[in-house]
Amino acid sequence: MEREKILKVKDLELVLEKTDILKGLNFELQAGEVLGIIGPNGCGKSSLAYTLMGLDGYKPAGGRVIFKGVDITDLKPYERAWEGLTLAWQEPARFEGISVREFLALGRKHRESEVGSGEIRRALQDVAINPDQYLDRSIDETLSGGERKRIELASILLMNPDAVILDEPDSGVDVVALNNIEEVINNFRENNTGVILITHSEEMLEMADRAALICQGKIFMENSPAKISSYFKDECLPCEDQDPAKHKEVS
Ligand SMILES: Nc1ncnc2c1ncn2[C@@H]1O[C@H](COP(=O)(O)OP(=O)(O)OP(=O)(O)O)[C@@H](O)[C@H]1O
Repeated sequence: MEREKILKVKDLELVLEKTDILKGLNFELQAGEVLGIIGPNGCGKSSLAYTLMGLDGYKPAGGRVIFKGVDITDLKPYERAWEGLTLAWQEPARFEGISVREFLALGRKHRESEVGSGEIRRALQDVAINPDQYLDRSIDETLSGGERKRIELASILLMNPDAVILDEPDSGVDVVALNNIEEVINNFRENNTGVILITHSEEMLEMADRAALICQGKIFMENSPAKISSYFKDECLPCEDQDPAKHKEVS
């Protein structure tokens, strides 16, 4: 049975500082599906994430974003979050003076007293964060980037969104934590959350169900993660001319 399409991106165009960044980009995402997006530095991956979330300065010059059948192209980021679309930033935020407990309570729409509950402890354990050691720590520079990233992932797990964009979830995270990211991705899949997994890493791409390669602001090719990985490594990384029109597709 075909799963529900939750996101449709149609002919998306973005211009920043008079430069075309996204040039008519198309893809779809189904509920519970993990779509890996890979591409060389500067090809527009983070810009795509920000445009999908509707961040300031990333209003598309053309195209539409349809989420759960609703046109969200003109919605504000918080309105998209209410609809169930969330972004995990490449650089995890600091919240001076806010404890992990308070931060998770915000996302969970729960009272702080409930943050010690089993579900919340489990979400922290899924990202290899010991609740007893971390719940009362502040989300500031005393936590490493990797720890902040894991706590952010736990908070998104608890929000139970319909779709999440993970922008390079492995950046700043040590090798051990890759297993935890895989566990988080599997949890999203089990909860029927669609995942857009933006990455540079072939190892991370393998966690996806399907993969897409961005070249010069367009989806150049969609295929299995294994095929996209090998094309990326063999053809894309060594390529000096990044004009997608000059490349041939693999079958
Ligand atoms: N605010 C901006 N104004 C002008 N150009 C920008 C802006 N933000 C990004 N760009 C340019 O847009 C292009 C795409 O950047 P983006 O960060 O989306 O790429 P990326 O694929 O995520 O790169 P990386 O893999 O290095 O993270 C780059 O050439 C970048 O220099």
